[in-house]
Amino acid sequence: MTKTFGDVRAVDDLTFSVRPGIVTGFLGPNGAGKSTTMRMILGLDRPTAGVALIDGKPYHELREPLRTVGALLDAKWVHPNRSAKAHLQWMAASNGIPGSRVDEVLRLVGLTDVAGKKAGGFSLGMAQRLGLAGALLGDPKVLLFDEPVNGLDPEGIVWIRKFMQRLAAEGRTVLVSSHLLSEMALTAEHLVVIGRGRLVSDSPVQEFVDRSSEASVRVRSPQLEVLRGALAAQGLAVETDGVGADGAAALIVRGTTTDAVGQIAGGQGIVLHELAAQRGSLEDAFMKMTGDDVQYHADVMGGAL
Ligand SMILES: Nc1ncnc2c1ncn2[C@@H]1O[C@H](COP(=O)(O)OP(=O)(O)OP(=O)(O)O)[C@@H](O)[C@H]1O
Repeated sequence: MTKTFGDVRAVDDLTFSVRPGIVTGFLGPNGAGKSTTMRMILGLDRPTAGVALIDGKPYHELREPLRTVGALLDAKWVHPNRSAKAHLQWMAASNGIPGSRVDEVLRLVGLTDVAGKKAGGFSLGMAQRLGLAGALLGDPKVLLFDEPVNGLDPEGIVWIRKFMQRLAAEGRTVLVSSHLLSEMALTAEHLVVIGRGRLVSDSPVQEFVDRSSEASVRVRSPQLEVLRGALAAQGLAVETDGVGADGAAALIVRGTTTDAVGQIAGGQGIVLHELAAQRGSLEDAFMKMTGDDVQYHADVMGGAL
């Protein structure tokens, strides 16, 4: 799909598919086009070019959309004076879903005790749960969540993460967007990464990290300079790392394995005090892959302040 707003190419020739049974993370910096993509999948925005299919059909051709696809785009989308239960009853009634399902979804998301309370007074975490309940009303096979953990406390984040994984384990198709890389690494099995509306990567989480973050080895030795010379003699790139807890410096050796470093040290009779494989984080990988994205750098700065 492609979507332009005036001069802005919010989504640019983006193609990917989302499989059932796993959580697929939809990752990209702020403004990358995640929400626009999700809105197009749900028929809320019309693509400038291309099409999104759910189970082989565009959204508007689904006979009972809520029974096929559930979505949580904006948790605050409730009437503030309506109770949680009334809100869901209204949704159910307008979609031909039996009222009995309302109590079921309230129980699923743990809101039974506050079902009669006004949704306007809900905390963000409770509002998210109510949004999830709405998405689950039609017991759909496909679920879309846009930044569901934004603003939640750690407990709420863990709860949402587990909930999504459970939905996927039930065989559903779960697509969840986020700009939080660390969170996606814990939640998703597969990652679709976009930057400036374009596809950057479409692969299992681990593969994404492996491919884009360089492996290195951290090694400490009381004979650090001898070791440095032995490694350099083998053509390895060696850097000095910061001073460790015991006051000793360490070496970082790039593009090699602990086996190779151990072998070289052993061959020269060099004593080692530490030999550890290091792998870049998902954060590093993402920075690298969307490195040209100015909007992303702005986001990182914002997050750090
Ligand atoms: N209705 C609109 N009119 C004009 N520009 C828009 C509109 N909706 C989105 N955009 C622009 O399209 C780009 C993609 O926005 P989108 O909200 O899809 O990104 P996102 O990845 O979901 O980011 P965020 O996490 O910040 O919401 C942005 O440059 C945004 O300003």
